Amino acid sequence: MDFRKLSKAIQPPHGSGNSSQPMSLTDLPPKILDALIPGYSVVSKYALAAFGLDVSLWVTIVVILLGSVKGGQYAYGKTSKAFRYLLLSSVYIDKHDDLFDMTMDWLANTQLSTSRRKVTARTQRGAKADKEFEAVADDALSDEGYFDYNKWSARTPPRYEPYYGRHFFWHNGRLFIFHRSQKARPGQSLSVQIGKPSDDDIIQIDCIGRSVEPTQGLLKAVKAWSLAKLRSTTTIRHPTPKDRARFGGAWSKTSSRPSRPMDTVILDAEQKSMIIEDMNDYLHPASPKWYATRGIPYRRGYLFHGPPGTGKTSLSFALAGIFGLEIYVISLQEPTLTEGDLMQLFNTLPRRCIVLLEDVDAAGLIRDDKSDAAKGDASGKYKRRRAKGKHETPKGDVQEEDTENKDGEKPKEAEYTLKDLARELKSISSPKGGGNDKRHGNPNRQARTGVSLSGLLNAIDGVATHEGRVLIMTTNHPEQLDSALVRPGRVDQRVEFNLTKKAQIKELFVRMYSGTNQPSASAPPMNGTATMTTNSPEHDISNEKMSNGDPVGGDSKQSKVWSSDDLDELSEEFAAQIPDDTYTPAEIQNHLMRFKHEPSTAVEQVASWMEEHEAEEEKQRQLAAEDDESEDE
Ligand SMILES: Nc1ncnc2c1ncn2[C@@H]1O[C@H](COP(=O)(O)OP(=O)(O)OP(=O)(O)O)[C@@H](O)[C@H]1O
Repeated sequence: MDFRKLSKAIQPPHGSGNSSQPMSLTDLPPKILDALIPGYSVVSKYALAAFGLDVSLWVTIVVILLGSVKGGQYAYGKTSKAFRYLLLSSVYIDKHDDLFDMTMDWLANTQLSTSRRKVTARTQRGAKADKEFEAVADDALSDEGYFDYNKWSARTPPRYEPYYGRHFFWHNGRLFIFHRSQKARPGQSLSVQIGKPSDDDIIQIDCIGRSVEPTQGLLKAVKAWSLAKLRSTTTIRHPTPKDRARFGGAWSKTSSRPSRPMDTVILDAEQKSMIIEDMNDYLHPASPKWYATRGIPYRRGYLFHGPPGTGKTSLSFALAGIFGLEIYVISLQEPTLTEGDLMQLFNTLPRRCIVLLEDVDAAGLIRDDKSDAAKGDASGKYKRRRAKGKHETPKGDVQEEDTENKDGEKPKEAEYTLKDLARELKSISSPKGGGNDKRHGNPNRQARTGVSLSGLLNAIDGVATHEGRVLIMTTNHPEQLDSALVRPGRVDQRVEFNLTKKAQIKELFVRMYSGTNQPSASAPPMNGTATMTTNSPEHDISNEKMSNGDPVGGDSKQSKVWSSDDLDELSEEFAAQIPDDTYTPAEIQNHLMRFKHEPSTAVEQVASWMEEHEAEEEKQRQLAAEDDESEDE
């Protein structure tokens, strides 16, 4: 609007007798502009006089343009809202739902072509990427012929996902609109938040029509596509760290790894098939009804017990692989875990899954009297393990710590506290498996846990929402567990894991070397491997490289695969040298890993390995004894 012209046009002609009237309405705009932009009238007069530039004309144009844009935006917003309301149906997927990642993955793999203008590039990591880019490993060797991880990851292309905003795609002849955004938080505008991916992301999928059926069909296809990809992997979840938990679920996916084949877990065949049958029966779709009609809570619990490194965790993962279940791992040793958290974790489990409660003995659980009474156990039938007034001896026995000694005197408080503190400090600093009883872990250890036994029992028994889960508790000290924790109903089957016997040693050997090539006649002889005592597989590999002169593991210079007869013979020879019930499968595996491609050398070196092992154990025992002595002093 040209205020100047408008003002002139409306102004009464000169001499009409109204010159003494106060300022008319048409005088207002320049006055307003003057008020808003100090000196406007001076500048506009000067611009008109000096350059012939009519400032008010430009003001008019800008105002009209702004008005049109705003009006257009408003009209677009209203129309698209009405369009969406009348013609589109929408499905929303929250970041914390599995479908979020599935949908992003599906879009990244099937819908996103390079012609898209806005995508998020992500570095691919983890087992999935490793598997996918195994093939380019040969192109990632350093000049010396070693596998160069940097080179390899540089060759791994990023994954492209839809960026925030709208993307259109077709599926089964229908047009879908994918919209990724962030949930608006109070007091924040959406534009402020859009940027890096966050826990508040949400996906909206629109399709034309007033029914969500086509989108449901789409999501079904996405799920089927994802599950087909996941079939050979096991998903592992852990409690969400507390600072992130408020944004979403109590559980976070920590990794997805290739499922462990059951035959890689060396265990008594009968025991193995017993547990597989039992779980299979429990997980059958007809089972919930069977349990319900008999009034039995639909839950199954297992206790895997035995020395560290005998396969308790391995069997749990293999079972998850067989039954296509996800694993939910809870460590009661987590110092910040409270009973409330534990309850929430159990209450948010999916209908079918494996809950792995590791090292239940290490939790230092306290059975409190109040809750015993509440649970009808007021008879004191269950022994307290770490209740006030009791402590464990260094051997792990529970002793009464009377408040009065035999003579009726109060114990010297300072003396007790210092000793107790020393013991506790030792147990905290001592790693799993350390201490006096190396085979069974340190019985003195008392983890800091915010969970009492009754809290754990409440969580395990919980409400009906987590019926259908499989609970696996693992422990190195079954004898130390409170009988309430392992009573039938909470633990339905116990599986014992033992140190290896000849048959297991042979099986471990054959499994390690089946498919391995024999060294070719030209390969240099083995040397220098016997002195290695490290536990690290990386170290093993390099040593082996030195030993056979092949920097990438030896296979390139090898020819024939070891036949099963040869391996049987070697395994027999190997097992004959190792006494029964002395080593864990993990220890045997560790020795075999030092000679990954050299079964005959593994046999040759086993005697010296046992000597080294014995010397190392002796050293540990001496250190532990010295520790005990200094502690007593
Ligand atoms: N019975 C077994 N069969 C095959 N491999 C085994 C067996 N036991 C142990 N291993 C190997 O030893 C390593 C440790 O095993 P795992 O973690 O299952 O032991 P664990 O009994 O759960 O130990 P912990 O009590 O310390 O948790 C793994 O690499 C696994 O492959």
